[in-house]
Amino acid sequence: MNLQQRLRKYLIMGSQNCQRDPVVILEEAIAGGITAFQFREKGPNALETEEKLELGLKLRQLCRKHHVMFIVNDDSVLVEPLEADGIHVGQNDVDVEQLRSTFPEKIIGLSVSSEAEVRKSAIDVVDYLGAGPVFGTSTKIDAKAPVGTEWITKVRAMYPNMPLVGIGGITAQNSRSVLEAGADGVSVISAVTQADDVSRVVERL
Ligand SMILES: Cc1ncc(COP(=O)(O)OP(=O)(O)O)c(N)n1
Ligand SMILES: Cc1nc(C(=O)O)sc1CCOP(=O)(O)O
Ligand SMILES: [Mg+2]
Repeated sequence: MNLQQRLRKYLIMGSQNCQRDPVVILEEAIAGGITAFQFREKGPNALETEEKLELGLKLRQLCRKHHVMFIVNDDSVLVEPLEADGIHVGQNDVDVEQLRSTFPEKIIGLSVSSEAEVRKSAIDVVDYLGAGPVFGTSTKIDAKAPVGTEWITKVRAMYPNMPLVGIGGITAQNSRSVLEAGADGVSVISAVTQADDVSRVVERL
């Protein structure tokens, strides 16, 4: 599987997104067919330090067992202990050129929400882009205004061969429009973590 294929169904999650055991939710999502997972333990009620590492290790182990790509959000210190396949950062996180020199072999993902952000980013050192928020989201407190599927189409036109995922407010009902706009995959938090039937929602994405 190449990176485009591995990004097709990308679950992002931390314990703060779950009303049930995150390990069980990840198991169900893997059964439904996720191809990538991002450990994003962040925001109100998120675990810290040892507890964060402990949960990360459990989720990492599950991903390894099922050959699901495992990415860490923001926290470069966790990349080695969790033996992550890579790291995802945004515009206000660690600089991607610095990350590339620290992790020459890891997958690096970068968020882009506007042309200005694209212009100031070292796109050539990253492996994939996360574009959004495509739709309105209440999961990320500091999310920017929705950019619509038009932004996916624009990024695809700028970078025809760059692996690209949409993020923000994506559900089983609207995921097709994100893919049709040019994304290789969809990244989803609440539509999966809050679902009554997690594996069924993942199947439908
Ligand atoms: C796949 C993907 N795309 C975008 C983001 C958002 O990253 P960022 O802007 O750094 O915001 P936080 O997730 O750190 O709050 C992402 N995590 N994953
Ligand atoms: C983590 C994150 N990043 C975003 C961005 O636009 O960069 S939107 C977002 C939250 C996505 O959660 P949900 O699938 O529940 O809307
Ligand atoms: Mg970030």
